Amino acid sequence: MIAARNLVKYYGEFPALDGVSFDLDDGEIFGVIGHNGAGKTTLLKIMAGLISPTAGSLVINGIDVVKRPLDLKRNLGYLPEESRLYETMSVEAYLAFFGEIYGLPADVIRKRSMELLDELMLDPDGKKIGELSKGMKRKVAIARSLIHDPDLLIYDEPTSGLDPMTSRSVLDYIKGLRNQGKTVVFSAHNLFQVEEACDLVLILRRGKVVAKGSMHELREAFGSITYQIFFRIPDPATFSTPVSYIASNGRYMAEAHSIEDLNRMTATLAAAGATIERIESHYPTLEEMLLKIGQ
Ligand SMILES: Nc1ncnc2c1ncn2[C@@H]1O[C@H](COP(=O)(O)OP(=O)(O)OP(=O)(O)O)[C@@H](O)[C@H]1O
Repeated sequence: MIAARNLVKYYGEFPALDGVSFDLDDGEIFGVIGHNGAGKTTLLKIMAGLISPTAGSLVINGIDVVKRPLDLKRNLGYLPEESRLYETMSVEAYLAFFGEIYGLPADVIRKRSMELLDELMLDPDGKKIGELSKGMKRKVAIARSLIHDPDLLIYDEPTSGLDPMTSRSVLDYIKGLRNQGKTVVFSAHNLFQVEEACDLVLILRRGKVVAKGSMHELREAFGSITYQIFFRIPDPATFSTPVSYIASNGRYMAEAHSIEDLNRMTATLAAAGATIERIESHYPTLEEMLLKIGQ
């Protein structure tokens, strides 16, 4: 359980976070989105106990993160936006090194490393970290964040810069962590991934929360459903309606922005002799919402 209340962070005179509050239940995936400079990394670093807020409180699983950051870190895995790995180490030695930092016995480290490499479909084949591809390095950093089997994972843009296949496998892996009962907080610029994976989404703009909730709640708050009516009509000139329509292979599409509009337009179309082929609902995407909110 995470409870953030009025988190404020100033860098000098600049308020990077300005009164951020939210609650998050265990076992949920929480997406933090916003334009560049909105404050996502700052929030994640505070949640990981790496920087202190200027004001406000943050309690994670009963631990006051501001007062006891070390207690938090035992049960937390953090993936920075850009992780510097020890390039000359082998993957196994690197994971063992971090396992030792967490005080894990050698046999536990070995078993856990093998499990993680297997789950992440990572086969380093004895290579040094410096010789791995960017996607493999990201997976090594994810394995490192999980070596001590923490309940809370904080990932800053985990899929940034990865090719579509690797990005997909990392996202699927993150979604799978929820099934293991873990809580994941992640930021991303790929909004489709956030829509797909997250139970809750927080939208930041210039350090303030502009919206938070499930995708369903955000859609209700940020935009109406658009209905697209696909139809054929013998003589398009007989159909007059204030909406635009697009012709393609003798088919037309009209958009209605409410159920009343939809009913009125389908009635008008039927009266004009049109054959309605199908009606599709179009929900606003996170991308559309973010564009609406503006920079
Ligand atoms: N150490 C720092 N010193 C001064 N200003 C900072 C510092 N770190 C971040 N900022 C500023 O705080 C604001 C928020 O930065 P932050 O990195 O949290 O945003 P972000 O949403 O993660 O951005 P991006 O999507 O570009 O990674 C930005 O205006 C940034 O320039």
